[in-house]
Amino acid sequence: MVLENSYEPCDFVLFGTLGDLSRRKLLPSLYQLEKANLMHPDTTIVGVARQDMSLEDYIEEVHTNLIKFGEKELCEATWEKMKARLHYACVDMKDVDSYCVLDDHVDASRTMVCYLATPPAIYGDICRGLHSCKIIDSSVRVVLEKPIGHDLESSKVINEQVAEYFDEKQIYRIDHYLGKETVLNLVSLRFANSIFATNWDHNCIDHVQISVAESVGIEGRWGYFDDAGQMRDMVQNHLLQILSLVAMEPPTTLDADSIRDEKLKVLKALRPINASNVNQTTVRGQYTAGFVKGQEVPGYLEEEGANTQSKTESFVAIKAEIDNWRWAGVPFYLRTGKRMPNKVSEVVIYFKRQPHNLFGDSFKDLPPNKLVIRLQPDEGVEITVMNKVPGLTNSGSMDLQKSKLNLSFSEAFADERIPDAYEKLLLEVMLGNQALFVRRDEIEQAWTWVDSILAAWRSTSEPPEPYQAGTWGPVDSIGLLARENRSWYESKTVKKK
Ligand SMILES: NC(=O)C1=CN([C@@H]2O[C@H](COP(=O)(O)OP(=O)(O)OC[C@H]3O[C@@H](n4cnc5c(N)ncnc54)[C@H](OP(=O)(O)O)[C@@H]3O)[C@@H](O)[C@H]2O)C=CC1
Ligand SMILES: O=C1O[C@H](COP(=O)(O)O)[C@@H](O)[C@H](O)[C@H]1O
Repeated sequence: MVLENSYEPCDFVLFGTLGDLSRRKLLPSLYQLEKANLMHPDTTIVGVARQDMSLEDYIEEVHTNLIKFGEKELCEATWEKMKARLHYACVDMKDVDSYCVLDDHVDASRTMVCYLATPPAIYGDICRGLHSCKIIDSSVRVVLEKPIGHDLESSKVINEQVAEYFDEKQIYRIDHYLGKETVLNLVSLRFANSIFATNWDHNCIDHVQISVAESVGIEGRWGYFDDAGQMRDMVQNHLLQILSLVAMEPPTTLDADSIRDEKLKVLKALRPINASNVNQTTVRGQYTAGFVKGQEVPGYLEEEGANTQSKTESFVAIKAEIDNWRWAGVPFYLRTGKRMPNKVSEVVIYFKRQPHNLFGDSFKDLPPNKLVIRLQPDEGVEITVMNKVPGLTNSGSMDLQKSKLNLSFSEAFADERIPDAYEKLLLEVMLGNQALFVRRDEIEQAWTWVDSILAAWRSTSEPPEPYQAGTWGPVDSIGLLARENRSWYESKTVKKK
């Protein structure tokens, strides 16, 4: 992506620095950026939490967590550099008076990045607190974690609270899928290769499948997840972002607004799903007890803290349609679920069949070409093609075989480490590039589409369809494609070397 701003030092202020996200993802990502010499030498990291703690104790806490969640053995030189950047400030984020302490840790003449790794319910309090201590000016950036709201209305409330103090140009809304190398590669694959640029529409493509399967369950997060469900947790953000990148028109440039304008147009063109078509276009499921990778796992209703009446979905499949010129008549099938057999995320583009079969009776059913974009794991790109089997025959016919052109990132880029999505996103925030962050209108448009489906589900009293943990979801999700003579792509996950 093109960098809009330059490499300059900043004060990186991490609100919620003792929380789960900070410990597991953000601090280890800052460490990796340090290790790669991508942190500006004068940048500082200011941890903020409500616990009264000395700087020494905070340093110890960060060190422990880096070992626990990052590298088992820290590089001493890297750690020494990172340690020297650390500050700690004790702030009760609901108390506007407690923010003044930040004055001792940040330099008003420099860029300040405020990363809100806290519950979204206190984003408004934090913005008010920063305002009250007169820290906010046009050089301050604010990073918001998901979920931004529970529906369109609540997302507008949060966005309004933040917009009272920050201009949209200062707001960085995280969707960590946009930081994944392979999701970024969708842009290069589409727009740096003429074979895909010219064949990417209803003339050549039959349908598209986007699957994000998870083998984990809800990981002790019943309180959050049961309120959200897979639709809000994964579809509203990650799957719709992937869909937008696959379906968008070429942006004029790679700057943030050119890309976001094009993604927004796709979201706006999504055909509404409501009570009149929800049964034909969606399937929702909830896992029951089963086995995942040989391990016995409980059903959703037996998870810790579960409410046994819950109708929350842990699986969603949707036939989405994009009502524009490029995609007329091309369904986009989306599928995501917890407790599926493997963690695997893929985009599969099914091209149209040949208009005429030259190869006679033995190849009555000439299969269509497929482009498989493996987002994770075993990141890569694969194209299935029909190929002549080498050799002579006395029948005059040609033997064909389905073959694969396979680009595996781990083989092609064996010397490159694939960075975690958060490393990329933290770097981009510090560089001041918004291209990989979600604009307010995108989030609100995504909620509009998702809210309509959720409302349609609520209007039926039916519970989600059960599926056994360790399977690919409810039987009806197979039916969603089978009734159109299609089937889900069968992932063959390859173990990473
Ligand atoms: N954890 C994850 O993997 C992911 C998290 N997110 C999002 O990231 C954000 C943070 O999540 P997570 O780290 O899991 O949550 P945690 O509850 O683990 O951490 C939140 C942090 O905010 C602090 N906090 C809450 N209220 C206040 C307050 N009034 N004053 C000072 N500190 C306060 C908590 O402090 P204390 O410890 O004192 O309570 C805690 O350190 C959420 O928006 C979440 O949805 C998004 C994707 C993944
Ligand atoms: O945002 C979320 O994403 C994770 C899946 O992310 P991944 O990078 O591991 O694919 C999901 O498990 C979680 O429920 C959700 O909140």
